[in-house]
Amino acid sequence: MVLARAVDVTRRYGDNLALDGVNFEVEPGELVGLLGPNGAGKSTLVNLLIGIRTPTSGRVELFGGDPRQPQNRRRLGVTPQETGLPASLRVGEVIDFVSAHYDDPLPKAELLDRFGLTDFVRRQTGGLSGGEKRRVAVALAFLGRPQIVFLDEPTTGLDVEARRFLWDAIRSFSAEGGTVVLTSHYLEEIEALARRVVVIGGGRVLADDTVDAVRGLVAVHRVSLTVAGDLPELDGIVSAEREGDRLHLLTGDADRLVRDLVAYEVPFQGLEVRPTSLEEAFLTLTREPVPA
Ligand SMILES: Nc1ncnc2c1ncn2[C@@H]1O[C@H](COP(=O)(O)OP(=O)(O)OP(=O)(O)O)[C@@H](O)[C@H]1O
Repeated sequence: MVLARAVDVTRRYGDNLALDGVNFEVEPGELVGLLGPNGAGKSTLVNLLIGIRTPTSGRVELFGGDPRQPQNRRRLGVTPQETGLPASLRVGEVIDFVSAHYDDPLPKAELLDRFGLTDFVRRQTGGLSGGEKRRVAVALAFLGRPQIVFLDEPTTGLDVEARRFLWDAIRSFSAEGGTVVLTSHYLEEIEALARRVVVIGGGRVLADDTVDAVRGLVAVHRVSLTVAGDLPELDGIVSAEREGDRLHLLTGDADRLVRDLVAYEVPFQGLEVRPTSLEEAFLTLTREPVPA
């Protein structure tokens, strides 16, 4: 059974096409990372699947039905990108309040322990740091013993220790058979947690594969050199950009490109090789290979 599904989904905000023909499925027990740069459409896809927005066209399903229907939301846990906690309530009171919405919530002490929040139970949420609030918000997604959780950038604003603690809690949930969909800008975070990664860019699914396969796709280097004329035809260049006599080449195999430049006796100067940012790497996924 598919727990969450988007079929040919588009979503517009006015003239802005946030999602463009997206197909996506999550099966029970999967831990899927949605990876993409700012504005790619990750949150929009999550918001459609959890029923807080509706598609402009296409279809979304949660537990085989309409995500807006209460009966399809009972086994759903969510941490949206931004959460507001009632500032004057203590952490323990917020947990009690949220627990009251479920038939069989996790015991408070267990939730606090799992998420390392035991020391915060008597603290008013308004006095927590941004990272501490985030940890509480993520923990709340697990309170109703969900079958599937959607975590939109769960570790934004967390320090390294808190991030690792949260990763462990997410892994335990997954190891017990829970299903997780999380969004992130960081391949590192997805690598730490997910086996499957769906790369989203410009509202489209650019890749849906194992973490290893996607790491290969986005492992792109920028090779910059000063050269006056045109280059000979070289393999493996995914994009080329000229700035005066400076040429910037993106390639998946920088070593080979440099060897080829030497072999063809290209009279270059000022050679620089550096890893691209993830943003640049995503751009290359949307482009066809071009001649230099
Ligand atoms: N409520 C809205 N009104 C208008 N445009 C929106 C709205 N929500 C999202 N968008 C636009 O839709 C596109 C996709 O946004 P979305 O928030 O889904 O991306 P994202 O991948 O989650 O980005 P980020 O990583 O920055 O959170 C962006 O161009 C964004 O500006």
